Amino acid sequence: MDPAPPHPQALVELRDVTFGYGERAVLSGVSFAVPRGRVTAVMGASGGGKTTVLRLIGGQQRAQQGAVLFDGQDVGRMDEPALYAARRRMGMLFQFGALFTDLSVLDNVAFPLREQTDLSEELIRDIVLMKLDAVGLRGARDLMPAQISGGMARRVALARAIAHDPELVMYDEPFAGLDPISMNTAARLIRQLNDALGITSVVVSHDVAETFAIADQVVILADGGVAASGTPAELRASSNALVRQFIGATQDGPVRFHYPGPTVEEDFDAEVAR
Ligand SMILES: Nc1ncnc2c1ncn2[C@@H]1O[C@H](COP(=O)(O)OP(=O)(O)OP(=O)(O)O)[C@@H](O)[C@H]1O
Repeated sequence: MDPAPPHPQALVELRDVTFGYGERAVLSGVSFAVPRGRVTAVMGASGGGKTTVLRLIGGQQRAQQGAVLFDGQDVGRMDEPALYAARRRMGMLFQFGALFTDLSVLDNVAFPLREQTDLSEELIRDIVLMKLDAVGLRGARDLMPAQISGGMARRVALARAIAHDPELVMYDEPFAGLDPISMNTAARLIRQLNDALGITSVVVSHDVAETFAIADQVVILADGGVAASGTPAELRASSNALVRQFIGATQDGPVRFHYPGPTVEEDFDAEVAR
């Protein structure tokens, strides 16, 4: 049987994806589509496989079963040149996207362009200033990372992630460690850049308020699968216990708090028996 054609509006599609690190199963039969031009949030309990989803999309890991389609092509089956070509169409902003401390703001954003393109210095400078303008930091171009705040550093990292005009930008915990005002700025910026630049965004986050405020759709991962998905409004109205637990951020509910391992009894009996 021929595989089903790619979802027409999806830039990324996970189809029945199963993945584990060695013995540790992380994702099992995960399917969802990331529509073009939209902000999709991937949420769920810690250790639920959110970052792993980003790695599968970026081809840093390959699905053991199922397919991860990027613009209709299975990332897991790409050879190296195809994978590099696909990655050039993606921007990634990983947790605390570190800046090079010995390079100015301008040189940080210019770095991937100097590494990956043959563009003239003049053109690179114009592109960098445009990207810095988009994140409100054109005036900070000559500052060093030590001279800017954490929130500004995150925006510089964002400018760097969009320097090469990616079609897809993936954010891993973009709000982690930010104060509420910077968090709000970062969230609005993700939305604005998505809409102004016509990109597609995937945001992995724990932060329900900020993420629900900017996402078009939210996918909640739990127990290796998609526990729920929908618009923020649909999820807020959901009577599903897991969704309610997640939105209310209560510890009691279907999502387990403990990283899987031996039971308390097993561990402590073992201690006593020694
Ligand atoms: N390189 C690796 N080798 C082995 N196990 C890993 C590796 N990376 C992640 N894991 C395990 O896979 C599971 C999923 O990890 P992942 O980072 O995708 O979760 P997450 O949902 O992003 O978690 P968090 O919200 O805490 O960042 C975790 O149990 C983690 O310990």
